Amino acid sequence: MAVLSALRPSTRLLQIIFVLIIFRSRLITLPQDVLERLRDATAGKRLSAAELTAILQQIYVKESDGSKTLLVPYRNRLAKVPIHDTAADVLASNSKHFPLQSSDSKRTKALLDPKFVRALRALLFHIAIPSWKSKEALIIAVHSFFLVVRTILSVVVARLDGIIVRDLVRADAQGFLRGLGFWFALAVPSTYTNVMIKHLQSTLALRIRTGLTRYIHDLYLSKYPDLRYYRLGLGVGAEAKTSGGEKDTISSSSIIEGVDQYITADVEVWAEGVSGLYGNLMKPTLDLVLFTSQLSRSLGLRGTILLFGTYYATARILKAVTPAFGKLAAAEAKLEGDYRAGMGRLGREGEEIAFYDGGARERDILTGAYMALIRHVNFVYKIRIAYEWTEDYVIKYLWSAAGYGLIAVPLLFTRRRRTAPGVGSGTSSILSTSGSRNEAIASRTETYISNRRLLLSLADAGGRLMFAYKDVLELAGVTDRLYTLVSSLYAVKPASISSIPSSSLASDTVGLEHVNVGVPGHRPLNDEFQSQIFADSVNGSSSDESVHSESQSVLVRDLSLWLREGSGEHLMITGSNGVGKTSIARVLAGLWDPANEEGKVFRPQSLMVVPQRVYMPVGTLLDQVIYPDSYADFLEKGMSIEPCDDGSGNSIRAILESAFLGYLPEREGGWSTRKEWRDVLSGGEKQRMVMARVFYHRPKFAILDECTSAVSSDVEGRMYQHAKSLGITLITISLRPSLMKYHTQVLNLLGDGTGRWTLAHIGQDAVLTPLAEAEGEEGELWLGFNREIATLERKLKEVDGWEKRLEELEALLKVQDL
Ligand SMILES: Nc1ncnc2c1ncn2[C@@H]1O[C@H](COP(=O)(O)OP(=O)(O)OP(=O)(O)O)[C@@H](O)[C@H]1O
Repeated sequence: MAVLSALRPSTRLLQIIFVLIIFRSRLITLPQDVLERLRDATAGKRLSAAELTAILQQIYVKESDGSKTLLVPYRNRLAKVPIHDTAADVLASNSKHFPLQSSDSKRTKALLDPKFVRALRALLFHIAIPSWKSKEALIIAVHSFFLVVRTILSVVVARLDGIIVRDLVRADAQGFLRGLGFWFALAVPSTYTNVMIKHLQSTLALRIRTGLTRYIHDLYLSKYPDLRYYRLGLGVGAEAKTSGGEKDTISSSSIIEGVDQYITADVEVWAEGVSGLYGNLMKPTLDLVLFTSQLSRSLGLRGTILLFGTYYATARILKAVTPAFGKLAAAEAKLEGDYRAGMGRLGREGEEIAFYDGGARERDILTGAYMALIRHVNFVYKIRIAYEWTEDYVIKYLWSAAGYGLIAVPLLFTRRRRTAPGVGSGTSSILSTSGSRNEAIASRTETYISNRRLLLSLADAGGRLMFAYKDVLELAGVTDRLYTLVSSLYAVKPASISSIPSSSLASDTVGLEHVNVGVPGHRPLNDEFQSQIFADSVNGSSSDESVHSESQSVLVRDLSLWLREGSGEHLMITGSNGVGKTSIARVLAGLWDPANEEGKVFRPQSLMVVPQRVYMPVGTLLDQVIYPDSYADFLEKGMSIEPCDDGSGNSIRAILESAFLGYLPEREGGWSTRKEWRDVLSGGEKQRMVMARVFYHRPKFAILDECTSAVSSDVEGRMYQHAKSLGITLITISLRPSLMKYHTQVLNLLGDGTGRWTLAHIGQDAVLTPLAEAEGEEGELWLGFNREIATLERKLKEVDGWEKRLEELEALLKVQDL
């Protein structure tokens, strides 16, 4: 009764909550047209098809404070999403929380593994929930409030349950009906609380996912000189120190393969896991504490000790049978990534595979990747049987048996105490005895029902806590993967930039000074190589030697060259396949560092590299020309798509015509057509398109890497002339002698394994490399075009002598005829 009276003051509150919930559901079921009008008023007008196309083209608008507002078409309306990039100083200051952790094959299943705790703390408190004032923190606070409310309501429900059954045993109809009324009233906040807990958990997961995804995007898709999305795959952070200060023998960046799996699937799994974990840990813990304290009141000391004994036994048994869920989850994520990457490759290279009719072979490869995944998942299912069987046995049966024992303690004690006073009285006392016996039975029933419900809830809480334990272990695996990704991204070193050495050189100069060009870092060549490195790290031995022998393969040695803007000099780099021509472009563009400490690279601000393999971005026809500019950048540059009436101004149409692609907009259905351009355009058209890109950006320097190999010679020549007329200094990588005439210097890579090269002005003798001079092998260096030029010049010099000899012979013949 005391509980019931304690419930009364809260009935007003319950009524208010009830009314609010009903009112809320009415709002949701408002007629559709009213809702549409409401939405029109709050979310703006519906978009026409033309407006929608324009928005898809525009993508975002630049704000005056440097931030961007993303334009997102949503249910035929325009939603504006402000985008603030993660501040550079936040990215920089967080780096200290993400030191590289050397991978540890002996990672245990221990819950409080300090590495896991450190990684979780770093990801959670420096990225996912950046401050206690953030929205995420607010959601957690409201979520916690509902969790506490739910636990309190469970206790109240347990008590009410007991009271209802007690009134039934007493045959107290009025009390029973009142209890039932409370039961229904309590159901409203209880169910609402449950729904809110789920909703807040999903909202938190989504926010954490968004926060983490955007942070990783900002870090990963970094501009020059960081270029982490590229340099991560090179193992450039190989020498980064671990938190302990020792050299990281396995470069974690070399292990990162399939980054897409990390950023898409792993981030989602982690966000769901973390947000669920809080509720899944806090709720049962709260339940355990509250229910235990409630129970211990009626159980007494002995009962409470028995209760804790049960908890201890459960923890010991389950710990003994728990497999290393974390490691298993991480392995599963990797296998998922492999399979996914295989599918992605098939989508990308479909045409090439079809030409080879390689479907069957690809099926074998993909089936192999899939079966590896399935075998692993099956293995996990199998080892789960023992764990789940034990868990079920312990939680359902051991705890229930312990529960019966615990309930018996107060009941048996109460019985003995309460039956004693009634013995040996008269009739009245017999009546009062039977009355008090009824009362005692009712009271015992109440205690039994309440305790039984509390114990059931306790078993449930225990079960959920065990599930949460398993979740923590699985989360540990994904946390490890994400931490590895973020710490590896932080470990990637930016490209080394040298400042221009002397005032006599303009800042717009491309230069290399004593640079050795070689493949940087080391990459896992195959599984054997990788496992060797892994084994070395576990044994504590250093795998530096294998790393070095790999990076010591220098392609070009001691290379020095300078090209000044506006000097009229253009350089052609030539040499046979695989000698390192593109590698020089990689060094000039800052993708690779020089392979030697002394090597210096001078990279101008305005440098554009057009790679050998054509890249066509997602987007409209216009996007193909202006890439990597966005539409907003294009507008900012004050350019137009069509030329002005008087023909003046810089138009995209004119640019396409200079690349001999003026017919494309009409053929493809306009500038805002979106297609898979990689497939739609022919090989030569794609190459002309990238030349149009160069004409649009007008860089001071352009490195053109075999990017016109599929274009006919006459068109190629005219495009080269046009590029030169725009004032672009060209560095061309090509094997086509016909391109020589557009250049003033030739760098010839000898490709004889020594890294030697020659640099010559066209029409002059080759400049010998210092290395060649030192070795005195001048005669052998007359190679390639320079050798041919020299031979022809020598032969030309002999022409006078031949003509003289011819005259002599003719004179002799005349004499003989006479
Ligand atoms: N990322 C990389 N990892 C490992 N080796 C690489 C990498 N990139 C290039 N190489 C190697 O470096 C060497 C030079 O490559 P590069 O692309 O510079 O050749 P190239 O002279 O441009 O050849 P081609 O005329 O065929 O384009 C090649 O042997 C190649 O295998």
